[in-house]
Amino acid sequence: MVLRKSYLDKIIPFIDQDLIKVLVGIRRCGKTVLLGQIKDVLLRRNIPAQNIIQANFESMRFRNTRTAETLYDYIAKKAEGCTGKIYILLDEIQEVERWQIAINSLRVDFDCDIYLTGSNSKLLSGELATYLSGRYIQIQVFPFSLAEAKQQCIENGTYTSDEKLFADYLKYGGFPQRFFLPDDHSITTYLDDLYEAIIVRDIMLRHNIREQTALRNVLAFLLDNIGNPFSARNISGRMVSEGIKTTTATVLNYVDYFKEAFILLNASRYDIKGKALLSSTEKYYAVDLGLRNVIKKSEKPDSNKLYENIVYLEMRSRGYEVQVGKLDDTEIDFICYRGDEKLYIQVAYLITPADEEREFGNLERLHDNYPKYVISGDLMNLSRNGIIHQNIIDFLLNP
Ligand SMILES: Nc1ncnc2c1ncn2[C@@H]1O[C@H](COP(=O)(O)OP(=O)(O)OP(=O)(O)O)[C@@H](O)[C@H]1O
Repeated sequence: MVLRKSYLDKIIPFIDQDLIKVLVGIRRCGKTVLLGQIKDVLLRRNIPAQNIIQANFESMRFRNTRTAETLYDYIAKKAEGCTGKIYILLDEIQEVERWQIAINSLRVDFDCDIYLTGSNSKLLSGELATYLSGRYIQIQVFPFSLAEAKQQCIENGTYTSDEKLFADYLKYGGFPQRFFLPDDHSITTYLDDLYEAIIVRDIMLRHNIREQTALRNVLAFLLDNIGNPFSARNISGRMVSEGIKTTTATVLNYVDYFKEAFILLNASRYDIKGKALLSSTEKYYAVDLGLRNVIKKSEKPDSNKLYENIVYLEMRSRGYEVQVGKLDDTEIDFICYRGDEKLYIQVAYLITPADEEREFGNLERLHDNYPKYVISGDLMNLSRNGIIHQNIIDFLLNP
């Protein structure tokens, strides 16, 4: 089992602080296992096991605990007889109606520290979220990074080389469970089933969508076009010309649903000279390349885009906020922010002499002292003028 150290490092400083810890992320990315790892940290601190109260609302065991009142009563009963602080760990909290009210009451009535997981990005928005506003920290969890995938493969005895690991990760992505499946066919079936579960349970049922052709086509289109500028109008026009009924407004709604279920992640574009966000021209990336590869339709080779997507994901899992930079009529692939840190990244599959000027030249036009990287599949080091050139595998495996 991979210890999700980078996430634990973010959570541990908040243990015993009066802030609810909320882990969000796509289904099956490992939130429950991470919650178990938090529990282990608590146990190592000699917290009595009976003071740790856990529930997973996806389980039938809790089918009668799906409202604010029943949740509150369940925890209150478990807390009877505990001395000292109680630790409440609740999985898939979105399954409980008006859970925000119960959580807020528990916070007020008990000496407690609360950890929640959910696979919906709107978990903490909407009217009921005001009960908790300012009282939580949210940590987004992603499928395994390449470094975590390597750890798992070493543990499983399947690791042979970084190059093979990377090729496999480009194809099948980082959902933890897939590293335990025996062959390509089982991995593809697993990812297909996961896709169906997200489309049907997290999107169609939640948003009461009956007609799924347009929904599936919009997602496939966006995943075929990761990292390209997005236009809902173009997509709806295209669908209509293919005989699929939809409208621009519907496409925009669907994109929101994909973001809500964490299949798609977005990067806003930032005008570096004008110092303004260009929020109407976002780009989209897939949360996992394995999932993307089973959904996409196009067979076009797209290594450039896959590399861009992987670097985007890596930076997001390292906790950076990521934007796409616009510099006059050229583009800086990513501007990444984390606290006071800022860095710029250009990504390329392979840098031909013709590309070199563009990849490095764009960064050379930025006259500030923040670190600047060009990341590509090349083995030769082309670093110049303070711009660091790094091989993509080295970059991903050496955080
Ligand atoms: N850190 C890890 N090391 C090894 N395997 C893991 C790890 N995290 C998750 N897994 C594997 O992936 C599977 C899915 O993980 P988990 O149930 O934690 O995901 P989840 O995000 O809670 O899913 P859901 O949202 O569907 O409840 C687990 O059953 C386990 O097999």
